[in-house]
Amino acid sequence: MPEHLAEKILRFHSITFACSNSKLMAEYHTGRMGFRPIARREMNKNANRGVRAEVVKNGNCVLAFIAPIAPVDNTAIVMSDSDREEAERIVNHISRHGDSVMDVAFVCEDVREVFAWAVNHGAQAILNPTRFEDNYGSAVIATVTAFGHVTHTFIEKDKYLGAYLPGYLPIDYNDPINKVYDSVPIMEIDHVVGNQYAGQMENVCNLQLTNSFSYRKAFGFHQFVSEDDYNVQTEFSALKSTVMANPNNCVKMPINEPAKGKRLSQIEEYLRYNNGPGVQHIALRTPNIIKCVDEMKKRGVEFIDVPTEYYIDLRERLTNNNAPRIKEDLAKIENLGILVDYDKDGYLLQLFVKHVSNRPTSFYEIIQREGSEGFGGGNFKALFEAVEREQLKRGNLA
Ligand SMILES: O=C(O)C(=O)Cc1ccc(O)cc1
Ligand SMILES: [Fe+2]
Repeated sequence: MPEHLAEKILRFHSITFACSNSKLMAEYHTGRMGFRPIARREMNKNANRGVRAEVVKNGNCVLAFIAPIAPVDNTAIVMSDSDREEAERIVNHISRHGDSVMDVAFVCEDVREVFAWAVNHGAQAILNPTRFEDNYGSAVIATVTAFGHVTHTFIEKDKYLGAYLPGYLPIDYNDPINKVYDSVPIMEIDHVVGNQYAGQMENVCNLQLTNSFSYRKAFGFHQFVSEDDYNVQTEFSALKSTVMANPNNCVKMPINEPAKGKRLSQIEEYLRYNNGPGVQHIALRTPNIIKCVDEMKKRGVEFIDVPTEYYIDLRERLTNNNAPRIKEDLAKIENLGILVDYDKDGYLLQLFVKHVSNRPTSFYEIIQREGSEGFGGGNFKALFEAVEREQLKRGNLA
């Protein structure tokens, strides 16, 4: 994609999960993670007979949960062909992958042009550019395939004043749980990671062949180099990763594939249980990770455990000449089990939530950036040992 067109892909808009019960998924994100319900699509007597969807928001981070309402093959249930098609797509996604990310949407300008380029360069059309309208205005929306059954939606909605998208009713209600607990500070989606089959990472990032999707060719993304030694650090992890980004670097999408290690790669485990490629993790950026993790823990979110030796190592690492001064209280960082990494530009603090769904597939990361634009390469050893302990408990570390 030429630069002038790629520049029309501006930032993350939202992430949509296909799930069997959108109400409960929204409640988990509200009650446990501190999101606020903002919009929903309900069955009504004229339209939207196939799905029900809930949308939640925290800061600028918007998540949508969409679920089939009824058995799509039951002809006694009256719905339009397009409602049935939409419901069928969700049913198929859930039956193949379980409750999981189906779409990552971007705010765009000139959706029609961006879409036309993408489908002429390896992406397949799921929804042709369409203008949708309701009482709050209109938006132009188009969807294309990316990897596995994950799609990307382009959204142009500068004229739209509703809470989410046309067809969704705003919710003027906050879950009472958010009055019991303090708010959880989240700013936006920092990055979204895709897991690929072995040998496919390069293709999904860069490939120039026709009939195949790649972020460079179809979307004009470039390789985002965060740390010189990103790849060297993956020797512990049995994974390879390349970070792709849009021209303004607001959209960052690391792409992983399994690498040969002594034992089953965590990416291989993901591919087995997700039944193919898909979104591995969603990183949520916070301005205050101590507050964010503390509040989430009070609300019952479970995070991956790091051993106490990590903090002995960390205190050692922080005495290096090139180590930045960490403004947060190290005792609090240790208490909450938060991970610290740094590079020449500054530092970052991060922590990983245990899998939310019943499969050992996707998870959330909480990240605070203080200068560093990296992804936590310095934490890989401790982190992947922790991940492997969980894999071992599941019997998936042969
Ligand atoms: O690359 C990234 O964005 C990371 O955050 C690194 C990472 C890779 C695999 C994990 O199980 C956890 C973290
Ligand atoms: Fe990450």
